[in-house]
Amino acid sequence: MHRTRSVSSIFDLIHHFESFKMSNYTTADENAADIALLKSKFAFHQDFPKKGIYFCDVFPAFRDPLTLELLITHFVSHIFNVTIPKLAKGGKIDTVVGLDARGFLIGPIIASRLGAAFVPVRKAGKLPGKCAKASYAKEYGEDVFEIQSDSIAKGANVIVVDDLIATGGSAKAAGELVQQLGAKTLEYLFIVGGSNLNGAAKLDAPAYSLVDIEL
Ligand SMILES: O=P(O)(O)OC[C@H]1O[C@H](OP(=O)(O)OP(=O)(O)O)[C@H](O)[C@@H]1O
Ligand SMILES: Nc1ncnc2[nH]cnc12
Repeated sequence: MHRTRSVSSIFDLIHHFESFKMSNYTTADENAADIALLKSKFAFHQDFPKKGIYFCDVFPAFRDPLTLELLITHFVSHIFNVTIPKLAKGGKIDTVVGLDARGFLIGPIIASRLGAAFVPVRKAGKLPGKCAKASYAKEYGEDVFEIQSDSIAKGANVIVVDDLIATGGSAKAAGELVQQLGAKTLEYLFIVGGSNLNGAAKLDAPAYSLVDIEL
């Protein structure tokens, strides 16, 4: 009984997501309203984690399941309507790379809806096995990222996702790791883009953010 119901709901879901390929999810007005709602859910903290940083906390948006669904739906709609049509006919996204740690909140959900793999980029020392490494500077510190060397096939089409781009140092390092593995980053996607910090200029592919905020 349960099995029948869950299979039919999976088919319904697939049908629902297939429809993204045919039409945009929202009109411009609906889109603006969704983005305003999303923005209203973020919390802002001056001087966290260091003096001079205006910290945008996206976690409150995850407390409301409808806001989370809206956020994921907008990403998936953008990917089906803008990212995938730029590929050669029949092209697809093979892998969604998410950045430690807040990129892990959205990466696996987006990957699941695209039928793609999810691969984490983690801070150094967290991943077992052979890893590629890249050091980087971000808005409030320096760090080293790693990716498992066998996690992405050469030539794979990749998108990189994270909660936020500020200076772009973290996303750039993730792109370097994708390159080291011989794969191609098609696009970088963020919930929040720091509109005053010009992080996207550092990247080797276009950046898309749902909400632009001065940080
Ligand atoms: O554009 P940048 O200046 O590089 O900054 C952006 C990065 O900073 C934050 O991560 P953080 O390293 O604080 O890790 P966390 O997700 O574990 O909190 C954020 O989640 C991005 O990954
Ligand atoms: N201002 C900021 N708010 C939240 N996360 C960040 N990561 C880097 N800069 C940030």
